[in-house]
Amino acid sequence: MRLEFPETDPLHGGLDLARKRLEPIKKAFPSISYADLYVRCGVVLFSEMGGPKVPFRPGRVDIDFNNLLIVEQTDRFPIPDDSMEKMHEKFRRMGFGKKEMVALLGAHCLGRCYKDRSDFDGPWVDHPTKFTNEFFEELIENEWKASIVPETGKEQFEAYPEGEKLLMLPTDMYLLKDPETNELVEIYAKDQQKSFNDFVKAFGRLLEFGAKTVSYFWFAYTMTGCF
Ligand code: HEM
Repeated sequence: MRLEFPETDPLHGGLDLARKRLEPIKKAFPSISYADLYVRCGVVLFSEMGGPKVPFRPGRVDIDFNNLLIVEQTDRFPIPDDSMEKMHEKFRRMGFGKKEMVALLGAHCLGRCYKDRSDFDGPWVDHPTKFTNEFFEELIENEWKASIVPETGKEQFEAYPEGEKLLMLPTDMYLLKDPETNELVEIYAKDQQKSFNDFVKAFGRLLEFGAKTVSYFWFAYTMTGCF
């Protein structure tokens, strides 16, 4: 996330905007690592947008650029044209089962796809600046029509419940095809609190991948309650 290279994937083209916005904060507080800064801002963003409060623990250490070993990371991130099995496999590789995968994809209630980045164009929900369970509601309530993105030949799914176009990626639609994930979508669509609780558990784990130590700050926080 910190480097322009190897993070050149167009699907993540929007990251650069966020990186640039956070640079003044890093300059003002140089002792916080980039990894902690990005994660902290992510969890603050979700709760400021009405979503659940995801616990944050500091202690992530940035890689030293001078000793950076560039590892080929092809085919590790899920992409919209992955098959259903491949998408499941990529989440499994991160230690996530179907439940965590569905809960995490609920984050597609925020933001949108941008034509100049991912070739897809549009939001998943009507209110994409609020963290809600609307992604699950839209998924089951609408009649999604498959269409092809003309420039790329990629498949996408469209619906116009209130006149404006909403969009689902093929990977989002798979959640309806598998009986286990379909059941979870129905549960989350009816119960926002449950979708938030499961999101917090899965996202909290995601945020701590690769963090090797529980930091001194976390210890101080739990002992004193102030941080
Ligand atoms: C199968 C897994 C996933 C696929 C294939 C996928 C794909 C995508 C794509 C294609 C975009 C549009 C990017 C753009 O045009 O700039 C996007 C945006 C987004 N994704 Fe995902 N995603 C996945 C999982 C997740 C997860 C696990 C989260 C968070 C927990 C997430 C959160 C978001 C958010 C918040 C946006 C909106 C970004 C913005 O408005 O700039 N996605 N995703």
